[in-house]
Amino acid sequence: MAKKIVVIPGDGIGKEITDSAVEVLKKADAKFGLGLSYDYYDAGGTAYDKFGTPLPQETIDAAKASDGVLFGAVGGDKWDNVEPTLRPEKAILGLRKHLGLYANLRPVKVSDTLVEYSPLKQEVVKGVDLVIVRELIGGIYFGDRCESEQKDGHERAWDLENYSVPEVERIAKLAFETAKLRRGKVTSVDKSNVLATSRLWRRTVAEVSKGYPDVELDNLYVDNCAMQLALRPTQFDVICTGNLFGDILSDEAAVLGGSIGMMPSASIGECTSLFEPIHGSAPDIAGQGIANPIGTILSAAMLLRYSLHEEAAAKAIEDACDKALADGYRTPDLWKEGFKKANTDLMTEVIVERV
Ligand SMILES: NC(=O)c1ccc[n+]([C@@H]2O[C@H](COP(=O)([O-])OP(=O)(O)OC[C@H]3O[C@@H](n4cnc5c(N)ncnc54)[C@H](O)[C@@H]3O)[C@@H](O)[C@H]2O)c1
Ligand SMILES: CC(C)[C@H](C(=O)O)[C@@H](O)C(=O)O
Ligand SMILES: [Mg+2]
Repeated sequence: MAKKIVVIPGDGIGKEITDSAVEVLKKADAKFGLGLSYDYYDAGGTAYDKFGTPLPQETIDAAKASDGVLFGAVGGDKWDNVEPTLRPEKAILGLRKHLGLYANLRPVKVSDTLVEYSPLKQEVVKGVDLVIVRELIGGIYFGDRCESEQKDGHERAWDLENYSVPEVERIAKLAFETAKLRRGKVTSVDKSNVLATSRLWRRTVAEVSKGYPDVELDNLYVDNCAMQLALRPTQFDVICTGNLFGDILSDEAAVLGGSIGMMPSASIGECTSLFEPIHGSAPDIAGQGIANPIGTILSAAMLLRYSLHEEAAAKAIEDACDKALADGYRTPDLWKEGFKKANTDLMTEVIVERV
């Protein structure tokens, strides 16, 4: 029976990068006999323009019924003045919530080929291999908020951060399980010197850690963690943190590998999982055919590994990306003198050839 992949390109560079990843999946399918089928659905600003909503019900239903979702990116200046509940970003937030995707795994691995692209010193980034386990459907992203109210003669707005013990327990367990399969260290990141939610977070993670005596637990405040990521990133194995801190720290960590265009992610939870690069719709380069497709291609590899248990095909795709880079191909975000210039199509082609 065909394995149904729902592809949601979204906005901006979303179509360019998902087209590229599907090309690579098709090659892996031809080689490994995966039996994949692809159904395309709208979300984001594109869906808002067509249907008046960024997340049509049929997109949610199809995602739920699929074997895995490949998501591009949503958003763009065009929709900046849309009513807040209808913003394109609501599409990805809604999908995460509807699918119960409580955990977002964001691996950051700096291959030797790319060490020199980091703006940091080579000795700082060499060997970086960490994964951020970000809580994805709680915290300040999903708390009550007020866009505007009058108080004491002034306009104000507010967003409420909240976490419950079960919400922290399930993400902490996943972080410890992930660390068990890696180098056995979890760094829990919070702001417990200030925030009540962070104190509950730290207490709960410490309780969960008792079930994992072989995994080391370290706690860091988020401001220090941001600095340590730039100072000594090789100290990290698994970083476990809340929704907002995870969002910010993962864009920072992306710099270690030279470009955010390289970074994949897997969002997992109660039913179907969703796979997307960590970057956005990159309106500044959209439509030019120059986006780095590797973050999305590596997300597709994660889909094969986690949702379809096709390890050999996933590994072949990851190796093909490494090989294309080792052979000197670079999209503009990574290009410098002496390397082969590749646009999105050429990068896709050389990766497809190497699968
Ligand atoms: N999951 C998502 O759909 C998602 C994630 C992040 C941001 N967004 C949305 O995307 C829009 C743009 O946000 P932003 O500009 O802050 O962040 P962004 O990640 O889209 O872009 C930041 C910078 O990185 C570059 N970049 C990103 N992806 C790249 C790639 N694949 N190849 C080469 N360069 C790449 C961009 O050109 C830009 O200079 C906003 O509407 C934002 O809300 C969506
Ligand atoms: C688009 C936005 C809602 C999203 C987030 O903040 O989670 C993005 O920045 C990400 O990292 O996936
Ligand atoms: Mg982000």
